Amino acid sequence: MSESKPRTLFDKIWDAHVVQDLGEGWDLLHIDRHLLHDLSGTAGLRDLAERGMRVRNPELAFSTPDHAVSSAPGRTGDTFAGGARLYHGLKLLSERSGVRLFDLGEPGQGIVHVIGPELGIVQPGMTLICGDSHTCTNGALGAIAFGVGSSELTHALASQTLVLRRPRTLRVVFEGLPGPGVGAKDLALTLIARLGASVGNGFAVEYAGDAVSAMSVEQRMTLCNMSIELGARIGLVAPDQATESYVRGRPYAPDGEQFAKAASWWRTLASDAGAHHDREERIQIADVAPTLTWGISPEHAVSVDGCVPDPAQARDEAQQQAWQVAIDYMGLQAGASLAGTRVDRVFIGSCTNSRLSDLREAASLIRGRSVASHVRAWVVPGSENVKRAAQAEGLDEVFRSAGFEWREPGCSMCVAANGEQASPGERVVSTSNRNFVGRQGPGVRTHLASPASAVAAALFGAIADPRSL
Ligand SMILES: CC(C)[C@H](C(=O)O)[C@@H](O)C(=O)O
Ligand code: SF4
Repeated sequence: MSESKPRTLFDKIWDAHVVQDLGEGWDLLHIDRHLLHDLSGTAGLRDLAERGMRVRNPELAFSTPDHAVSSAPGRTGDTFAGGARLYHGLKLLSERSGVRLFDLGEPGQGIVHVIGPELGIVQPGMTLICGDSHTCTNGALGAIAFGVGSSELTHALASQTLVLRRPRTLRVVFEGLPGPGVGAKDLALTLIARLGASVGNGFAVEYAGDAVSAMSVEQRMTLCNMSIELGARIGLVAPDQATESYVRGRPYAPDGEQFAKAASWWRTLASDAGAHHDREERIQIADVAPTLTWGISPEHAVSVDGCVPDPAQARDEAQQQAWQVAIDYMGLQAGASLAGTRVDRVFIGSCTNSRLSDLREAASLIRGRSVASHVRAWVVPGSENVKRAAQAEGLDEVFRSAGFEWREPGCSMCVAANGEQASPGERVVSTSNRNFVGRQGPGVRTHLASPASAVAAALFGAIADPRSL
């Protein structure tokens, strides 16, 4: 028997899911799991029902309200009136289709990309979709997970398959280890700043290198979450011992012999030595500092001790204009140092940074200090389980006594689809992933940051180096 060609992690998972080769780079792919949320999920289920079709494999789909529900303490599905129809629609349609819904107040509810890994719904080697661009978060488990548009969503619900063009592969190797106070969010922002927000277009990104191996699975989620901000629909990390330990014992994970069987397959998934990636980028990270965005794209990121760029130093006219527009929108001065910029609000939450490890890290930096008096700071846990675990450790008390508001799980201020937004002109330091114009409300200025940098901003009342806490 001849030796088989070395394959990448991505290729191995993809090949294992091809139902039919459709030619010219197109495949019919089996989809293992489907997650549904109150915006796109409700729409997809409704679309299917209106066409008189059924969810083909309801036991492989899971739904939860996250985007359009209030995060106010004591909330119900009706607290945010604008989302009530979506909430009730998701409940009703899930029930009618036999799809398990994780309802408000129930363990399992939360931001859809937080609950997939948390419940063991996503596992290494799987394909998973959701009508949401940050589905790439789940790739941290060593899965092919990606966001789909509405017609793909309906197609997958009806057939458990999708017609897809195989993307090219990009391997990003982080070289070296990050310094103290530098986390996965800082690495993700640095990567996007160095390579640009569109370098990943058409690629599935595999993250590798010592820094990635050393990361916890939750940190890998933060990294994979930002793949779409690099332009890539898919980001993934090879499953390893840490992944196995993470998955073991979760509600939807296999157990006993089934687990052992699954894990022995997972161990074969890492890219083979000599496997070909269409592109490779090596990123030196030893000198990376805590990093925040200054502008209106995730690629507008700079280290906390850096400055707002000067458009006069842009590489070309397009960049010069883009920088000027960003500086004007953000109400900043070219060349000014980022640290010391006064902030109005702080948001710790979103599918990027709202898991237990994020909240633990944030709480550990408070050490009895208080939120600056002019700042309104929120902590929105990523899921009901995260909330309960954090409360059991007393983290909610640490936040509350420092002056943070402790809220109910959901997307909240990340996209303001539930009406939770800042006021025009306000400056927010946010642990989310998008700083687009108007993302957190009309005229609102967003600085993306790690949980540590968000705490620093809350306590100092201005952008500050979390290493000085
Ligand atoms: C609303 C949803 C479809 C959207 C997405 O696809 O990402 C949202 O989650 C976001 O982060 O902008
Ligand atoms: S937390 Fe933000 S980025 Fe994540 S799914 Fe919700 S709206 Fe999208």
